[in-house]
Amino acid sequence: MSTPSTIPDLAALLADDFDFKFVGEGAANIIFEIIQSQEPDPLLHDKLLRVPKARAIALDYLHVQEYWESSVRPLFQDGDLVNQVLVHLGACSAKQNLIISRMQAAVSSVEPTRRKDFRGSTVGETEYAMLVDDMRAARSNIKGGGGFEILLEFKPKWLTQSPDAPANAIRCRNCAKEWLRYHDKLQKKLQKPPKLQQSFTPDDKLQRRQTQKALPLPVLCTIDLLNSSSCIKARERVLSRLTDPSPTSRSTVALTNAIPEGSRQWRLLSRWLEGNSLLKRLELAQRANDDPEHLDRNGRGKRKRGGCLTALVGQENPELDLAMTLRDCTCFLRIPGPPGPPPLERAGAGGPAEEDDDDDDEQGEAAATEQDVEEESVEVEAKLGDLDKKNGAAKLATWQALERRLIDEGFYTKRRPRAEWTCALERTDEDEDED
Ligand SMILES: O=P(O)(O)O[C@@H]1[C@@H](OP(=O)(O)O)[C@H](OP(=O)(O)O)[C@H](O)[C@H](OP(=O)(O)O)[C@H]1OP(=O)(O)O
Ligand SMILES: Nc1ncnc2c1ncn2[C@@H]1O[C@H](COP(=O)(O)OP(=O)(O)OP(=O)(O)O)[C@@H](O)[C@H]1O
Repeated sequence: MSTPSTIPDLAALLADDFDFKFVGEGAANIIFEIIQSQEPDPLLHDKLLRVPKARAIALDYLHVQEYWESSVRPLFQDGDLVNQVLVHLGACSAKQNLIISRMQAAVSSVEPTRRKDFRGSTVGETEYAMLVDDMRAARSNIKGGGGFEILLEFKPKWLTQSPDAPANAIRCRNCAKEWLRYHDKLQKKLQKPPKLQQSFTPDDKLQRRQTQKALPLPVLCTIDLLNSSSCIKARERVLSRLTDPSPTSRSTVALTNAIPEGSRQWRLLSRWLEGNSLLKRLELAQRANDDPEHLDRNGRGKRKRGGCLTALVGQENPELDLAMTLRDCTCFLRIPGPPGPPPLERAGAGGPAEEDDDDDDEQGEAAATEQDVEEESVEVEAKLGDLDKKNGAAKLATWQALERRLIDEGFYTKRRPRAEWTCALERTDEDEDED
């Protein structure tokens, strides 16, 4: 367990010519690559630096790390999680001040490209930062055959239904939330006050239709995700969603490169969806914490319905906080590239080459048959990250208000004419082909 006295000092690990490159951000944290001209200290090797944003609601990193080590890590197997260790930032020495100002400069340099609702947010005044395994796609991957990896990230949220959902729900918690988000966006675009009761019979149907078409529908049904191991149709739906590179306004699914249907990387992903046990472990952990008293260690037992709506504001709700923590994580998948030397080296270009435009790649693809994939020991590398303790005391009222809206405004239960997607719960057995 990290104690403040054993936590290394980042300033001492960095060479004098250090700098930072912005890698990504979420609502609560910013992630940087550490740039140095010389060989990094072994502690920094293949690591990214994660720092909290200035945001009152987040818990401090010492607390977050202690929780991750004591409550989250024991639920998983070795290799399941993106490893994280704390480093000391402090704010006393000139070098420590330089660290903060260079991070901030790296953020400012990408300001116009940041997600709209994240613009203006800054690095927090924090004593600690985190070193996390760098999950970005490697330029080439020797173990996987030398080709370009693809990084795919998605949030495996709510793998089982919310305990607060109505018994007649036709949507899982994830699809219900996505529909609410879609509904709110549509209302905003139409510049009308949100009135769900009227939203299916609008006065101006044409305007509504056009606006609907313009909105992206990036729905990953997480029940389908879990069913991907046993149901081909569910797997196909998930594959089509995960491999769609079309830009979305949110980061629920992100892909470094397109994955063409039937390509070797597509087949590797399909094989991972079918055979992985990571999502099952995550689902069990999410579910067990909905009602720990009534479930045994394998998640079996009588289930009492008790989600955030039965939790009391002002009281400790440790199981709910853990369940919510386990629902808001990111799954990183590193998918090995096609066999052979990286296309860049053959083309002599300076940036990642598009697989589709490369004749050699097409030949490589043709040579890599389904059987090749089966026989190779090439594996998708999958890890869960961003398992930060939720500040339940500060968030419970928001969770409850959201759950109430989902229930009261019919997002779980109301049928949608001409629905652009259907949730796994809405489909009948006849719709599906079990393996
Ligand atoms: O409320 P949700 O289900 O939309 O989840 C929030 C996430 O939205 P998402 O649906 O993943 O785009 C949201 O993600 P984004 O900001 O949308 O990237 C946060 O992760 C938020 O957690 P926190 O406020 O940082 O502790 C998440 O809030 P929690 O509900 O996990 O507290
Ligand atoms: N270990 C990693 N390797 C590669 N990229 C990463 C890593 N960790 C984070 N990122 C990138 O940075 C983004 C934001 O990171 P992270 O999920 O930790 O932020 P957050 O504020 O906790 O997010 P949220 O809004 O979901 O709470 C990720 O979506 C991902 O693109």
